[in-house]
Amino acid sequence: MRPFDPKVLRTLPEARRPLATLAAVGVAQGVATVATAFALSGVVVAVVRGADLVTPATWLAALFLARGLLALTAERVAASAGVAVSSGARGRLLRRWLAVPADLRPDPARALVLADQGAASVEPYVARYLPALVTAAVVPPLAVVVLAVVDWRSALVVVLTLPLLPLFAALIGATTRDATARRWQALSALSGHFLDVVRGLPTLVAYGRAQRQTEVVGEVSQRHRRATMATLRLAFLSSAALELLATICVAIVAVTVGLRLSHGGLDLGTALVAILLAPEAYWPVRRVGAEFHSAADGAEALALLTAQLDSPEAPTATGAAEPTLARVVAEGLTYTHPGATHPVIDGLDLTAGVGLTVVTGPSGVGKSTLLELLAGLRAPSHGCVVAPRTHLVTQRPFLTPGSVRANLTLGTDPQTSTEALWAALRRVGLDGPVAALPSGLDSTLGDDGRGLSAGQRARLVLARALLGDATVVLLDEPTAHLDPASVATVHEVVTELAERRCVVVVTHRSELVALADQHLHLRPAAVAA
Ligand SMILES: Nc1ncnc2c1ncn2[C@@H]1O[C@H](COP(=O)(O)OP(=O)(O)OP(=O)(O)O)[C@@H](O)[C@H]1O
Repeated sequence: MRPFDPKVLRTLPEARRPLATLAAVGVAQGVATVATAFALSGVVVAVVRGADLVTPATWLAALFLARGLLALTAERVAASAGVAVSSGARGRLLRRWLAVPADLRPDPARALVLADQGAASVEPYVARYLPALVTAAVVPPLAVVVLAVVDWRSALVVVLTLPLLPLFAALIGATTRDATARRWQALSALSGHFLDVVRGLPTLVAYGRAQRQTEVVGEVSQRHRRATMATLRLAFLSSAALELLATICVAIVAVTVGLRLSHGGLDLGTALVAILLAPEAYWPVRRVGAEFHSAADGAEALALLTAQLDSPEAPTATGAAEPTLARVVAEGLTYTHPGATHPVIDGLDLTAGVGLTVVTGPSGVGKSTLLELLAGLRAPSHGCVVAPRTHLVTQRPFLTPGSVRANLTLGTDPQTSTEALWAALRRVGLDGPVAALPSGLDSTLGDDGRGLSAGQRARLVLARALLGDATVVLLDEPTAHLDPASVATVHEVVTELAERRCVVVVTHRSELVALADQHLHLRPAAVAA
């Protein structure tokens, strides 16, 4: 990541206006800083010479007040910009991932790190580092120009020594960048591992392997801690190095000015202005170095976010049909999973209209993949799919932590009437279990539908499909966890749905195959209807 990448303004449009404001405030701060040096030297000279103190003291007080107000404005603008930018980046990332096929999304662990810590760590980058960068671009040049007018010898010392600071900062920054990249890798590994362990916890406990995982999570956490501490150590050391360098540079100016003052080569007012202005040329650069370290995570995250948001759109071969058309067409559909050598689906032709189409085939043949292709979640490698907006119910249906009502209306009108919700629940035989919950429709379900059995979850998402208005409904093994009575109910619901909509169901049930208008049997690597 460069000190400032203009791509940031394209990726994070929320940053444009605050940065323009901060640039304007930065210029005003620069002018006020230079003016303060003159006012302060005026006060000192007045005191030494016993001259009128009121005018320079009034100027000094007014300038301090102005600088305080400007600093307050800068802080407020930067803080609100930080929040706006990080939440904007998070929203844009999520929208982007929802818009692209599943193949182009990062794996869940990486996505979680990026959308959570990644977007949050952009905040210090925008709120602290970028304002420091703006000040560094304005104040030092202004201070040097004024110094050149007032005392060209001091200006010469500053011009010769000032480039040392960015040079050192860049050298240290290169090392920090590598350390930060290592830290992000450690964080992604930790998140991924943690996610896998939590998902597999019931199995691990059942096999008595949970203790070993505690050790593994401990090891990965220690790796992350070491990488974080290394970055922090580097940040503290580099801040100290820059501080020392800047102090030496200011001391050089002060000593030369002092010598010339004692030899009478310089008057007191000019000497004071030179001594007061010299640090102003160095400190903004020093602050950029320090802030860069605290914002290094944000810079790294920003590079990753920009890569995600800037990646080209999928060369999708999925066309959108008229939204009310209950028909899905696949022509020459071929799909190879990323990293796989052979296509899982090869040259499939399918036309499904209003009615029931069942898809059967041995496990692992590509039935779920086919539904994901029809739903537009995956982009075909060859061939095309033309479908309107579809409603896909996967084998692991998505349930949010929230009320039964919220889960039923997910993706449809949240104002759907209570009567309609109960009717849908009754249709899938779930009205009794939901009525038995403490608050009925408003009872809260835990993460992933906790509080309901696997079969009840499957029926809940079927009720959601009934309530939805998608004309094409894709169901992946809707009866996988059900008892015979519930299977019969679900089969009735599916056939009823198929009277008005295009329903494509992956199933192993011969009863449902017997009810189908069309039957597609998939065979490994080759497809035959
Ligand atoms: N993300 C993935 N990356 C690589 N290969 C995958 C991926 N997802 C699935 N596969 C492979 O693609 C093949 C088809 O998987 P799919 O889930 O579509 O099969 P299926 O017919 O629905 O199986 P089942 O009846 O067991 O649910 C399998 O061999 C599987 O290993």
